[in-house]
Amino acid sequence: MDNLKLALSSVATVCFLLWARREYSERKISSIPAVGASGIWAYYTGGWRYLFRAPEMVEEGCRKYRGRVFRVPRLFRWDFIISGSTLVQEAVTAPENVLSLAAANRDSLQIDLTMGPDISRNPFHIDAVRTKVTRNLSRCFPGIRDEISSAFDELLALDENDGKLVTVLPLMMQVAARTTNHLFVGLPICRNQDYLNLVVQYTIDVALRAQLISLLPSFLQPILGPFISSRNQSIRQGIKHLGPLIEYRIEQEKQHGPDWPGKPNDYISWLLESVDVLDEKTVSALVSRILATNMAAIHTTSSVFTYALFDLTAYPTYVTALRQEAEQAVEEFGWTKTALNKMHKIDSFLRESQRMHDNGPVAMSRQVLDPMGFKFSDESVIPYGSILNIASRAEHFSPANYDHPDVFDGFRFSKKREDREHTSGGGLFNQHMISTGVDHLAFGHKLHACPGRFLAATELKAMLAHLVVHYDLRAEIEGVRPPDDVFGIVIVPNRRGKLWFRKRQY
Ligand code: HEM
Repeated sequence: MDNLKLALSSVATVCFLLWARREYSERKISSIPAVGASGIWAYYTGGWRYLFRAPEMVEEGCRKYRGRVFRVPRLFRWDFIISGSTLVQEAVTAPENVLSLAAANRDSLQIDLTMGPDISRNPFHIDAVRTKVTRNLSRCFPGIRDEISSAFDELLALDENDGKLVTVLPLMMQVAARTTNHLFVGLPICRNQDYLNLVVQYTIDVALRAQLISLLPSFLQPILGPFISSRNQSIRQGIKHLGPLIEYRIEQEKQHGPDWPGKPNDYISWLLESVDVLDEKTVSALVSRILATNMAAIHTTSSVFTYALFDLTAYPTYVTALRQEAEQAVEEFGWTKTALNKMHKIDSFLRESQRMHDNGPVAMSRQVLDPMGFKFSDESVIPYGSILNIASRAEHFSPANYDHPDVFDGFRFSKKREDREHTSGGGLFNQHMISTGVDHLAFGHKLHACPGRFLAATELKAMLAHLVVHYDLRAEIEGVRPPDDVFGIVIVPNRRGKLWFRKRQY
């Protein structure tokens, strides 16, 4: 009987302590308004609702609390969301040791288990993208252009006159994977179907398996996580394709020094130049970085391009102007990076499509690492350890940022650039596809702005110019844009959406 009493009082004490802790943390955030939940079971009822109705709940929060912080329930915690240029600017300029992108990714993608702890501990692959990839774009452009041209040619496999109805997203995934890997690992591997399947599937494996691991209690994650993660298998497959090539490069470097004669100009070489820890100069470490960079590059680029083609076929009147612009630039400069720089309308069309279509209503997650929490200028404090998101869509559709924000205006940004050129004789540099701002967050902004955006913009512009010059496109059903696919907070272009492709007839 005494034992039973002891057990009951222990349980009661634990419950009380948990309740007190919850009350204490709830009190600290009570001044921050909550959306879609109230009462003692708020986490659970609201959390389930958020799983299925996240876009509506974020929209409701942005409507009611624009320019402020609000919170949304997840199953076991609150997440915080901000909108409005002042708070966005404060978040994107906060240092990494205060608001951390790496920690947020470690949490949401279970990076240590799914991709390996070194990816966030020593991100030299990001430096290689930021510096070497960007600097080499002009020099490597002929390869990018060839790959785009042959990828469309082979994958569409069109007769001279007949059209074909094609599912767009999987096609664009292949084109983006081939083009990006032409730069990363070169021919012939960038056309090897088994390798392409690996780099496309890697992102899906990491994201899905991270979700499964997150469902486990935290003490079980390091024990069972390695069995759920497919990391070792992916690395093994990557080594099968890239191992001999990377070994050869490392050997050449050992024998002849870092600038050995005939050294290829590709991402493998740039990674070897950027690696600063000797332990990481190994085949498996480099394969892991190549997979991680593919993960950042392929699904993003193919989604943006699929959205853009759905826009082009929904508003076909843009085709003539885009075609003329591309032909004129190519006639003058050939298929070069210089020609792409002249394609302001194509640049603007893609930027507008990015403004209106995204991968969800929030982006740019950060975890608060300052033990004191993160304090905004309006005095709201987000507690240590919590996750902060930016309501990027609210900024893209805010009348404070754009005239008629709900209207697709493909030349919105090129018109501004041209107006400026006419009036002041100088260009307007914040309206380019690669320009980021608190009003345009498709590539993030400030500290962690996407370092791959220069490559992405080069590929996307070259792909769009190539398609309008060489193909006729039309919607499957005239005037109907395939609706987006929504998975909780994540939105992707319709995976079954089809378009008609035909070789250009006149
Ligand atoms: C249209 C295609 C792309 C889009 C829309 C996109 C978008 C983004 C966004 C929104 C971020 C996060 C910014 C933040 O949280 O503050 C990001 C980060 C990143 N992106 Fe991209 N990206 C694209 C293509 C690429 C490509 C092609 C590469 C690589 C070659 C790349 C590499 C990265 C890396 C390494 C980061 C992390 C940066 C950091 O941790 O500081 N991205 N990207």
